[in-house]
Amino acid sequence: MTVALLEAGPTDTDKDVVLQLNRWMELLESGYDWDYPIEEQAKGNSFMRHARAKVLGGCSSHNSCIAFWAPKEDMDEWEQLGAAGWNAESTYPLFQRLETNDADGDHHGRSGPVHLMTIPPHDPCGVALLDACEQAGIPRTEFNSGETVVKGANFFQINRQEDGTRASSSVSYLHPILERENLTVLTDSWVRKILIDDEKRATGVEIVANAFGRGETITANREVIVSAGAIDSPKLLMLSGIGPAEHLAEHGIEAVVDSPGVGEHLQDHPEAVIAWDAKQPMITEGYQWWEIGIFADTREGTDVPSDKPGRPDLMMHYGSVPFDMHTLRQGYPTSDNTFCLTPNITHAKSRGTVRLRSRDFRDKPKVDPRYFTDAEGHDMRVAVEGIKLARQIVSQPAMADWAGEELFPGKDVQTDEEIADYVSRTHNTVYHPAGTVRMGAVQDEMSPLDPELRVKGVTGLRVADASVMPELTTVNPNITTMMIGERCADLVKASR
Ligand SMILES: Cc1cc2nc3c(=O)[nH]c(=O)nc-3n(C[C@H](O)[C@H](O)[C@H](O)COP(=O)(O)OP(=O)(O)OC[C@H]3O[C@@H](n4cnc5c(N)ncnc54)[C@H](O)[C@@H]3O)c2cc1C
Repeated sequence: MTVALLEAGPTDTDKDVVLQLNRWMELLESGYDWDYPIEEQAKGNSFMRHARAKVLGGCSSHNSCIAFWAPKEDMDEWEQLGAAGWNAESTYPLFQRLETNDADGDHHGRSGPVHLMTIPPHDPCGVALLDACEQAGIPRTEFNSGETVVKGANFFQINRQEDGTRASSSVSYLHPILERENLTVLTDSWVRKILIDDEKRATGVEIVANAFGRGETITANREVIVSAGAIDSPKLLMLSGIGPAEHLAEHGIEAVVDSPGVGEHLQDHPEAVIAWDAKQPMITEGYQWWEIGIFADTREGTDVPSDKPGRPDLMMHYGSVPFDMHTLRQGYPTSDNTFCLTPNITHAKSRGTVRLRSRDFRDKPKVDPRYFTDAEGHDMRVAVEGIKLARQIVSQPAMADWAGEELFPGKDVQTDEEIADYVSRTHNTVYHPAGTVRMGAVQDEMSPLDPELRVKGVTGLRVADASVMPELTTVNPNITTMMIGERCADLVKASR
């Protein structure tokens, strides 16, 4: 079998800013970022942008490499939602297969391509924060132990090699095999259309790989696999005639397959931010600056029912660097020596869309996450509780030597309404869009893919990336996305 891998961006092999994990924040809104604006939000922050990497390895080449196995409950839920065969029992061996992990535990992989390491407790403010979590009733806990953490905190595991190189999908899977004779990697090759013949079989793609915009055809003998991510995969399918027929018609595109679920179900982890001036100097050397996670369930002790049993509804990242990208313009004070907590909603109920702006492949699609629009108000309730819990943690004695003035939202923002107003104007995203080309039961017309990742209504075409998730994972999704890649490889091999 021969494989051609097409990537719109450049190679990562010679780029220190991409390869060195602790430089990841330099890549936001850089030339390596597709940098998608979002549509005007009724209840959220319309200034927000969705970073999406345009470089070999995709977002795994510019993310912060926080590495989580998905909770077993998430995987079992995928199967319940119609993705037969994607339960925990069948997917956990794939998580094991993909990793070489430095943590204890028989379940961990020791010889997989992706290196996972545990961040040591090197940051004194972070250590004080974990002590404060304990004082607030949130114990230090082990991540990726095989047990889902509903209430607990610690330094993260990250996918990083010992020398500081990110263990991206490119570094882990591609770099070791670039010389293989049956692999051709074509970078700077932007796919503008999937070619589908009269028998509805995907026969290849049209790419633009030059400055003068002339297209070329790459033919696929066996199949085409789309891994353009949760924003660009639905876009490419729609440009190729696979999507909601009415929407395609608006742009003069003839529907090859009327698939109403393409570009639907956009899910994300929206995150709020709360920051303090630090009383002591913060670290100047970091692994990736966002090194601690805190999980909690805001329904604990209440009668609010959970539809995600066994999983937390709130997660926070701790950042040891200034994070004022949405607060400064709103007039909040800032500081160069600061730390923050970013409560995110692990199972946000708001659902958005990805739609074409035009039939021109160069136009950025319309990304409308519809943040905080769920009818129950679940998403904002969790965000508000998150800000309150962050305050409770940082007010513990263990943080007394670190926590100075609260910079934002600040002491004047106290009631739930005031916090909600602040969150809606200043929230960001953890950059985890997913679900826009979801897999599901064969008869479910809102799931464009069957459980073998095949696009329904066409032969020879699969999708394998975060867009296929029936439901976004509780945790950061990159390792789960790699697991989807592992599974896809098995499915392709089995279909030979
Ligand atoms: C800033 C940031 C930080 C993050 N931090 C973390 C983290 O710490 N931990 C974690 O678990 N997750 C993190 N994530 C999320 C994680 O990186 C993504 O969920 C994951 O990379 C998604 O992979 P994907 O294959 O779906 O798509 P992507 O990673 O987006 O890859 C898509 C690739 O396809 C290419 N492409 C798109 N369209 C075309 C086209 N038409 N032709 C050719 N090529 C095309 C793109 O250039 C890109 O290389 C972060 C994401 C971002 C943006």
